[in-house]
Amino acid sequence: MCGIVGIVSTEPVNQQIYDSLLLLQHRGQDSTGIATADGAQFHIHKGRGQVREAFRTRDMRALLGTMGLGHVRYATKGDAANEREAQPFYVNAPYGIILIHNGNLTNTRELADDLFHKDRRHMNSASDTEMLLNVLATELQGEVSGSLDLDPDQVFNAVRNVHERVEGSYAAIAMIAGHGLLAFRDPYGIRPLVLGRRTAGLVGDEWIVASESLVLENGDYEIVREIAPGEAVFVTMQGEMYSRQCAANPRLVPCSFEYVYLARPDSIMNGISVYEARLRMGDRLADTVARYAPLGDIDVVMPIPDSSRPAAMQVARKLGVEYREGFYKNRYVGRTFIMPGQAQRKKSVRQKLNAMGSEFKGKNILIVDDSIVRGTTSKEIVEMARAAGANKVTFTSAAPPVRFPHVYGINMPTRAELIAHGRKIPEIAAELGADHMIYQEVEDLQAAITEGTSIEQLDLSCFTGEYVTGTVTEEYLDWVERTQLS
Ligand SMILES: O=P(O)(O)OC[C@H]1O[C@H](OP(=O)(O)OP(=O)(O)O)[C@H](O)[C@@H]1O
Ligand SMILES: NC(=O)CC[C@H](N)C(=O)O
Ligand SMILES: [Mg+2]
Repeated sequence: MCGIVGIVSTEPVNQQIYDSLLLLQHRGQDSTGIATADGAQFHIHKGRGQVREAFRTRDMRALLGTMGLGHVRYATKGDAANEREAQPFYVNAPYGIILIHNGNLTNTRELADDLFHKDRRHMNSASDTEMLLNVLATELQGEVSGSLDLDPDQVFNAVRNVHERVEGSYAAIAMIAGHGLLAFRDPYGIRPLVLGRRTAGLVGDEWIVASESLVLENGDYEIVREIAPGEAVFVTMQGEMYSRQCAANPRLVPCSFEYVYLARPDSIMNGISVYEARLRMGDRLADTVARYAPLGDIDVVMPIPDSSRPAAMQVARKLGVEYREGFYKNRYVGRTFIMPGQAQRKKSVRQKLNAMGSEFKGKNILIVDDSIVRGTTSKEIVEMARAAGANKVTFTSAAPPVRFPHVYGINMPTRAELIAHGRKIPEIAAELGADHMIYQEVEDLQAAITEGTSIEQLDLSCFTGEYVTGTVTEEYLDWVERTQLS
């Protein structure tokens, strides 16, 4: 997923970008970077780890200028630990472009070939973002050759061509040196991007684009709208905003996993409150639990902090069972699912969560998590609950079984690592050591997210195996399994 933000202001933007990245930290912990534009001069600083680790005061001081962008990375392509793949990426022609990206491209084999053989461009990393930037640069070069001026229409034509060449998911923000800030979203709007404005007295408007609305709210920006699927927005350095639909057949198919786990609950995404969607997931899960005959008595409902809390609260309320917090969370350990490497994830679950004996002894516990992916968390949790003296442990998930790879910006690329792949639900329960196992139904998840909106389709590929972009074939998934991150 990754978190992205871009700002065109009338004042220095370094601190605002930094603060925005802190608010987006839950979207990526591998590395981070900020770039600013001081006139036509770019300044960049990137570093490994979280925002607080990567920027020192002197790095911040060097980030001069009134236009800028920032990124927190959760790697889906290339190497999470490789600083060369930290974003933003830079190319020096045309004009000088710096780009950040949330998403994952699915035709990188073809792109690598075309960029090398046709466009004569050199990729210096395994990052798909470097490819996206180079496709944009090539297309912009084609539009502007012969003139030094840059017209927003030329930028939009270049984005239209990017849509033709690139497949997969991308919400991207780019700065074009001396000209302005460009933001665009793939034709299905799989990954989020929201536009905001703040009126800066007599000096004009300030503009912001970010992955999540909470960043706008926090900076006192008015939410203008979501950038539409396939749309591009260009804001000049003087604060004039232009926009155009650049895709031939745009259609909103947002990623359901944002609502399940990725996004912060206080964000509103595609007009849907993430928190309320999670409450509705809890409501519907409670109905499924109530239908499950062999369950018997439940003494307490318990969340696995943090992300499952809203759903667990609703499950308890609807079932009329007491809600208790039996797991204490160490706030100094980050999100475990988005850490690179299984060994680190496993170790961190133990460091992060601890069971409080008094809440478990002799009780029948219904545990709610937002999702079960590799089973790293749930396996440890069941063990902890048993060790703390629980009688029966029922494990429930507010999302359906994750049985297929997610290829649009969440790192779950191989089928073998998914605990639900090729297993029936009782087999998963046995694998986790739980007495019972209950999952949300796919239709219920879809309804919980889209209720009250006009959204007709969601990307539910990791639950259904149906991919909205054409290039995701069996052959592609096999290739991803052989070559990607674990
Ligand atoms: O089955 P798994 O592979 O373990 O993945 C699923 C778990 O990972 C996430 O928690 P995480 O600790 O990342 O973040 P949270 O604190 O927001 O719940 C998610 O909320 C589940 O608990
Ligand atoms: N999660 C993301 O959005 C990742 C962006 C990009 N694919 C990378 O690996 O850096
Ligand atoms: Mg969790």
